[in-house]
Amino acid sequence: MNALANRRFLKMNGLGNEITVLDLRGTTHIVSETEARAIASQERTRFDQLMVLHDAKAAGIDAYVRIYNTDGSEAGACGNGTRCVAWAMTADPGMGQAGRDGLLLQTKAGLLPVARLSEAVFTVDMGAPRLAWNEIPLAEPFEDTSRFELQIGPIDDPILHTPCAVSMGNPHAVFFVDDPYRFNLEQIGPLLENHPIFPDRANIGLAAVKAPDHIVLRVWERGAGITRACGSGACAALVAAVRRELSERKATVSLPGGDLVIEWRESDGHVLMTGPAALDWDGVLEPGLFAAVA
Ligand SMILES: N[C@H](CCC[C@H](N)C(=O)O)C(=O)O
Repeated sequence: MNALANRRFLKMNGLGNEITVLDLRGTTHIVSETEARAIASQERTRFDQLMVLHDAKAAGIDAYVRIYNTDGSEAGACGNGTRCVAWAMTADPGMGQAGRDGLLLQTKAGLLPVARLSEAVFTVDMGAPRLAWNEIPLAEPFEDTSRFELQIGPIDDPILHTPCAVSMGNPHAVFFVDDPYRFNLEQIGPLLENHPIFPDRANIGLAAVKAPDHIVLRVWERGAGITRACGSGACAALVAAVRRELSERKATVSLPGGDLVIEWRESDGHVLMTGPAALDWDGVLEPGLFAAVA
């Protein structure tokens, strides 16, 4: 029997970004790409991102979290998913940290201190943005990634040739446009996600700066497609807007699913993301899910 059969899952969302949470602490099982895709394929357990909790290696860290996209690929960061994990750990008695106001989580991208502001609102310190071309990464050296050019054959809109590249532990290309909703993101998203300039692919943001403290954003996510919200994408858009001198260091980012407050803190260069998390339902993984998985 697959190690995941009959394990409990929480189906959650962060501003409509669909998140499934699995707690594998106390086990040694690592979810495979095919297992992640099998879980994504079922209506009850479907996700934009799957957040899997593992035992952390060092004391003081509450969990190490692996992050999977719908296509089974792993990601280094997931802002909305991190808030959902924090909700699960502090609100769910079975998860062991019930009632705690603060947590320290870790992903591939690094340590993520989380503060609980209320039962369902959290601030995540997403760390400092990575801005060097080889940290994002990009396939060739660009002095200033806030002003680099893309050559994209089938796309003739010049605005879509000059993104700002930022990593929050996962690669983002942010395009500043007049109206994010006038673009056919279903069509251009995959072209840009898979552009050869992004050796690890990229999350694609279309951002409009409406005021120095207000950004409207839509995201085509690497490995997941268009989502209702993208926390790391909101962080990347704020950092890109500050670098382009389009916004203040703290702004509301309005996504299709709702608003996040993002601050690129002056004192330490860390990006803070504040927003809600919600539980939709919970259940157990049907053994039949993994029948076709080795
Ligand atoms: N929805 C997530 C982003 C997941 C990023 C993932 N698509 C990737 O980097 O591959 C968020 O709230 O930050």
